[in-house]
Amino acid sequence: MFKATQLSKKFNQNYALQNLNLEVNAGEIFCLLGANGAGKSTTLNLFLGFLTPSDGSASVCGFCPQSAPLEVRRRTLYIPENVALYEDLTGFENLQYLSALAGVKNRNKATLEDILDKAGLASTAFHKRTKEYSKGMRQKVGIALAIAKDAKALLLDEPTSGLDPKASVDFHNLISEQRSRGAAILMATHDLFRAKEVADRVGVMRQGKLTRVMSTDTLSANALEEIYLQEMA
Ligand SMILES: Nc1ncnc2c1ncn2[C@@H]1O[C@H](COP(=O)(O)OP(=O)(O)OP(=O)(O)O)[C@@H](O)[C@H]1O
Repeated sequence: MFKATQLSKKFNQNYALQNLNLEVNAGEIFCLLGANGAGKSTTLNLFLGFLTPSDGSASVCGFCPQSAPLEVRRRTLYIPENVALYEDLTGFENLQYLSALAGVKNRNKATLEDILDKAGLASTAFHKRTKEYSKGMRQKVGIALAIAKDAKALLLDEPTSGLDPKASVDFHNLISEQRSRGAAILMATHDLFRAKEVADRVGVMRQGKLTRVMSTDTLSANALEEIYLQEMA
């Protein structure tokens, strides 16, 4: 689903990302860890087509984000730290509008309400303006759009930063459900503990390089923290 081959990005002769080789498959969650400035957002932005590689290549579902942006956009959902919504529209209206833009065919009221419910939004919030929504509620509208689009590739940039622990757990449960329906998920996060809980594999980035990739099934949270700190030393 996501594939990077010798993917590199330079800004003013400095590498923000250098020779990244990575594959994230359908039904897999991969968390990118690393200090501020390590190159996590740059990686996501290259997959999203917001940036052009200096060298190497990226593909999403077999399509190049730079040469086939529409094919990539159709299959991808991006959830940043703060999900941008139309503040004067309700959560339901946002989903209706954004799913229309995404070319979703079945957009009747019952279907969209069912999707908002699956995304964990309380039914009492469906028809409230999103200017009244908390950060966690906005994330849920983002997840609802992923469900509506049946997005095969999810890119998340510190989506739980600033969420309270319960909202963070809820969010990670929703992400796990997206994995179960076959999505590939690439998530940048600073939350080592949650990354260990939710991801199938984690990768540690340092100064633009992916220095370590680990499977989480045989790793404790403490071991991950220790390895992370060693990599940062
Ligand atoms: N548009 C840009 N112009 C110049 N330098 C940039 C640009 N975007 C990112 N960089 C640099 O590239 C490097 C990687 O940045 P990036 O945002 O990918 O890091 P990050 O791991 O996502 O950090 P954070 O955890 O703070 O979000 C940093 O040194 C940053 O200053």
